Amino acid sequence: MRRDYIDTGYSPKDTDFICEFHIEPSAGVNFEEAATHMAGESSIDSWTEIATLSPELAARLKPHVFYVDEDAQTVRVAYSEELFELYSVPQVLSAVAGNILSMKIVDNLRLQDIAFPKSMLREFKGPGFGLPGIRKLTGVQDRPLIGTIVKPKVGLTSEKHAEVAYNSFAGGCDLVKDDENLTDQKFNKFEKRAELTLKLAEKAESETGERKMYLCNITAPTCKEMIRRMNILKDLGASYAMIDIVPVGWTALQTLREEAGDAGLALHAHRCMHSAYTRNPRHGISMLVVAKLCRLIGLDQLHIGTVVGKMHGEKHEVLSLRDECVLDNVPADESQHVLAQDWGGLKPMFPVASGGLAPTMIPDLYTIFGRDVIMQFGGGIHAHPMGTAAGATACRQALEASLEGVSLQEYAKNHRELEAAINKWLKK
Ligand SMILES: O=C(O)[C@H](O)COP(=O)(O)O
Ligand SMILES: [Mg+2]
Repeated sequence: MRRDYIDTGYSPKDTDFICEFHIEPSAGVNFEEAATHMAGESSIDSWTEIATLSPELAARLKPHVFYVDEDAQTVRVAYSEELFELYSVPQVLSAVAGNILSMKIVDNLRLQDIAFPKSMLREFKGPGFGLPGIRKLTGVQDRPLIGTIVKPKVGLTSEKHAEVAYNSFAGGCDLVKDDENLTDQKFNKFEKRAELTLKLAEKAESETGERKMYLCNITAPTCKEMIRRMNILKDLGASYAMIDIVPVGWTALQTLREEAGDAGLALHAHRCMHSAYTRNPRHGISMLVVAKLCRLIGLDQLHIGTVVGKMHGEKHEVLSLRDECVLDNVPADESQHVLAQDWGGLKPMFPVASGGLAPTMIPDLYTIFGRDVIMQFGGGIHAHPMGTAAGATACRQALEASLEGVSLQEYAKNHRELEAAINKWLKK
């Protein structure tokens, strides 16, 4: 073996990057040997002893595997901040989640968490609006926000899309967003959809006296085009842009965050495709790392799972994500592979629960998430037996019932939209 990076006597410095990894060595490979190779490959070293790496350089920049728990298949590595370009999420990931995930020496390897040092936090602005800013923008201070995704996912014309959005707003939605695969298709062009939907959002605002937000998806083939679409939204008076964060990539997100700051737009992060590398609990990158990078870069709200809906994600995992979105100081939680993180004043993100939710799940969602959550219903609104507006109204009624601590059945006695929702989704 080359240099040994196991150093359990090392006390990490405040300036170090700390990463926790799950490691499963391949057959015949010793755990510490796998950890050493992984630590070297993610920082300064190669597969064999290299003559160009002087002892002085190695001493200055070597990684320290300071925590080893072979039974739990866990190691923690401290990396010198000198190894990183501090304002570059892509560079950091190329190191600590790069080649190492492909090495034959491990059968499985997963980056569970990264604790960022203050020097990196200082390089980033974090969310421009964040949770408090979104509350101010929407004028809703004391309850979860209710949103919808226009359905069908794709296929509606721009006119029909705007009409469905209007009915959702009129029925009680605070937010209406595009679906992740709706961008600029022939039947529903971005600019026309944005213009018509924002116009009807304004109409719904004057009719209901509530703020109504349209989250138009700017996901596009190039950063240039996404910035163009962002500027269209700004010129149309929008407050938000929505992005499919994993398909567009980290460089795009850092670029868009800079542009959104100039445009004064809040950013909604849809995490579609994250499971390609987050779902396998033994390999890849955790969703926790994805969420932390989003907060660092400065997205304002992020899909984190629902617990009770259609997407995978156990309650404890989803709540760890929620805490990482909202807390100023996240405590370490060994059982969930969460490292302590002081966010250094970066604003909290608004957590979003979306995917397979019905109005009848609102009491459970409220119990799980509390007030600081955006609850989104696609099918749960547009499949309501009395139509989209009634679906949105049923959501607001179910939320009112939850806030008042009244059962849905009791509340439904005087609220027919909720009654219809119960008949569809609770009674078989
Ligand atoms: O984008 C989303 O979050 C999903 O499309 C939600 O849609 P659903 O509520 O119909 O599952
Ligand atoms: Mg969707």
